[in-house]
Amino acid sequence: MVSTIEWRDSKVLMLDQSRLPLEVRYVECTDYQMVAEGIKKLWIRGAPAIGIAAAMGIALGAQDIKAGSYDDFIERLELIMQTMLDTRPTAVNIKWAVGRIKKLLSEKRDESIDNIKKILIDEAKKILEEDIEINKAIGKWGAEFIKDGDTILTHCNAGSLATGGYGTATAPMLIAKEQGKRIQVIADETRPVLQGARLTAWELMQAGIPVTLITDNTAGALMKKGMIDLAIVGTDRTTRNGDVANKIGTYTVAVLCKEHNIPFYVAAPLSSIDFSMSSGDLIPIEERPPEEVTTIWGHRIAPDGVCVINMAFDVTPARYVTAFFTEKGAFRPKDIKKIMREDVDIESIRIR
Ligand SMILES: CSC[C@H]1O[C@H](OP(=O)(O)O)[C@H](O)[C@@H]1O
Repeated sequence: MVSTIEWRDSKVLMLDQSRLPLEVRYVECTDYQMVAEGIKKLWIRGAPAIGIAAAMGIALGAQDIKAGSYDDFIERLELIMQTMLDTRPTAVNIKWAVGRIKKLLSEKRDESIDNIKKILIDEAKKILEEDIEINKAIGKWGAEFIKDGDTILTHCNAGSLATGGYGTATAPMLIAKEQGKRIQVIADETRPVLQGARLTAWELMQAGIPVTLITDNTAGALMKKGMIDLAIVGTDRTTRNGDVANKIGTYTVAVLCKEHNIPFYVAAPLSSIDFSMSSGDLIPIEERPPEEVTTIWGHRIAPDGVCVINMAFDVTPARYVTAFFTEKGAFRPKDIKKIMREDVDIESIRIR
């Protein structure tokens, strides 16, 4: 499996996912503006992955700051942080990464500027390394809900390429396979930019997991035929009441699952849960360029000048979610708000 992103020779190396699966090409980001461009243009995408990219972009930008004092340094660094926050509004992971870095910096007021610059690099690398371990934990908990012989529907790409590695929605699939369970995956192509067709199918084939690609509007018919046993998707931002912002079309899958009594699971690292937000109605939904809908890789497929709605995400209400797979375990939507509380016995709300 290729790496999504890494810090190499004082630069940020990111796989250009917009060209996959036809071309494996890396972009060497030499400044934070290039990292921000990569997030906006979906060279790197996926909630955890863009959180990692933001942390690396902030560390990269920090190296060029010439500041006479800690306060001066922080003031200049905050402009870089805002650039990262302004790239894509829906995934909470960039806000999460910025918050983590700000907390770290608040504890380093007595460090030299040069040391702080090194600390930022180390923290960005740490966020990447931790992400992979978090995903493996999600996989362990989620695999308990997968039986031998199951067919799993997934939407968009919440795989290794959407993270630092291993994926969130794909992690339970990978672990289930390692456990010897004979599973197969049905992957929605996921219009408009086809993360399912281009990325999920590519990843799962490399992982040796049988995968069948379908158009998004095929999922309901397969459910009606009894061909889907469960669905697992990722999340860009889950609010504390259990509402889920995820790739456009996820809400459709969730409603269809409810109609057909098919379990609908959301793989949600804590970095993608916004405990400060009470409801999914408050999540900003990214609108992307109309060309993503009217063209495919530069080939026009719709009349010039046609009106377009291109919402990159939708929000699935908590009532459609069977359970969340997090690194702390599997939980029902009603218990999401409790998982960070120290007065709650986590075992009492975990489901198996
Ligand atoms: C593991 S989060 C992946 C999440 O991000 C995707 O959106 P995008 O490709 O636009 O970044 C999609 O919502 C996935 O579920």
